[in-house]
Amino acid sequence: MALRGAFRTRCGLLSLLSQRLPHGNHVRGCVSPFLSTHRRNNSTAPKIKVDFDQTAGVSIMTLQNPPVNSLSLDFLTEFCSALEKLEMDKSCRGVILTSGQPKVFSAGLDIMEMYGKSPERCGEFWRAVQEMWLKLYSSNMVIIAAINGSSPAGGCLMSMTCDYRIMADNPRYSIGLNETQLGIVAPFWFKETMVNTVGHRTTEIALQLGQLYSPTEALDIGLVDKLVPEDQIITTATQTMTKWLAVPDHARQITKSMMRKPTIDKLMSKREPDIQNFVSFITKDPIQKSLGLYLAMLKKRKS
Ligand SMILES: CCCCCCCCC/C=C/C(=O)SCCNC(=O)CCNC(=O)[C@H](O)C(C)(C)COP(=O)(O)OP(=O)(O)OC[C@H]1O[C@@H](n2cnc3c(N)ncnc32)[C@H](O)[C@@H]1OP(=O)(O)O
Repeated sequence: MALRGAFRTRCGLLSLLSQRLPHGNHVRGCVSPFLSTHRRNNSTAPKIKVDFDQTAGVSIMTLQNPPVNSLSLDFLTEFCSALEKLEMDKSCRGVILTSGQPKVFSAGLDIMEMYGKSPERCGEFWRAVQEMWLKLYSSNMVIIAAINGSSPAGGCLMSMTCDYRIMADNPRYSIGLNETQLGIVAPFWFKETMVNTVGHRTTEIALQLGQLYSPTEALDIGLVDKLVPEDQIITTATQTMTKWLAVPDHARQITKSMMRKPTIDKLMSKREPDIQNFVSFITKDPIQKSLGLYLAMLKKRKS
């Protein structure tokens, strides 16, 4: 069904998966040419910048949620809305994801969204995390991650949903699913995204240890596909995109869907239990304590 959908429309798989966004957002109309979107949320500065090159059919989405592009509920809502608009715009065939913050691609899920929050709020947050993953992982567009900084946990997940990952060759940066180091557990769809990227055994080691990899190590295990000097990351991403867009869309989209559909279907069929599981896990006292200690460690490390 998804495969036929991909033939019918560039948004085939997405529409198959699309659900209501948090706060009642729905699919909207197509974006205008030469889009430069600066969406506002709760009167704060825009968290996503979208620059659309209509000639190339490629948008650059720049994450700009200072200081570390953590994935808060507001950020996720804005991100999903921006991505959905691009998905609906037939003239946009590719997206390059990058960070506008120095040294960090994304610090992953905003820990403050999981610490000391009500079960209702935690549930709303987790639904938004699921939505981001579903939209990225099932996108019919080519998505390339230009990872210009560290990318732990949810930042790594976001990168792994992309079709190709280019990372800045800076040994101070790291990437990986480090959840166990926070005393929390990467859920099955994080795990399966990593298995689909680097294989079962590497994932088993990486997840148990909560391993963060340097760019060179990440290249070695196939967690990223290419390393380049940081100042060449966007040029390289753009050149890579040209190569990917030379393949007929329908053939590439059906192939992508074949590879990813089992994992996507699994989350789709378990969304509500997955939310309940997250809420009951994250609100437990020992887990809250672990998160509190981790937050304190982050602050102490700074001083
Ligand atoms: C069974 C299964 C059921 C389900 C079980 C549950 C599953 C949950 C899955 C969770 C997935 C995740 O993504 S959990 C998130 C994991 N993320 C991390 O571990 C990243 C932690 N952060 C870092 O390592 C670093 O900050 C890093 C990103 C490298 C940048 O280092 P820098 O030196 O540049 O910056 P710092 O000085 O450390 O950080 C700047 C400020 O940002 C804050 N900050 C940093 N990361 C933050 C974050 N993720 N959320 C909030 N705030 C963060 C710091 O505390 C500082 O706050 P101030 O001091 O106030 O300025």
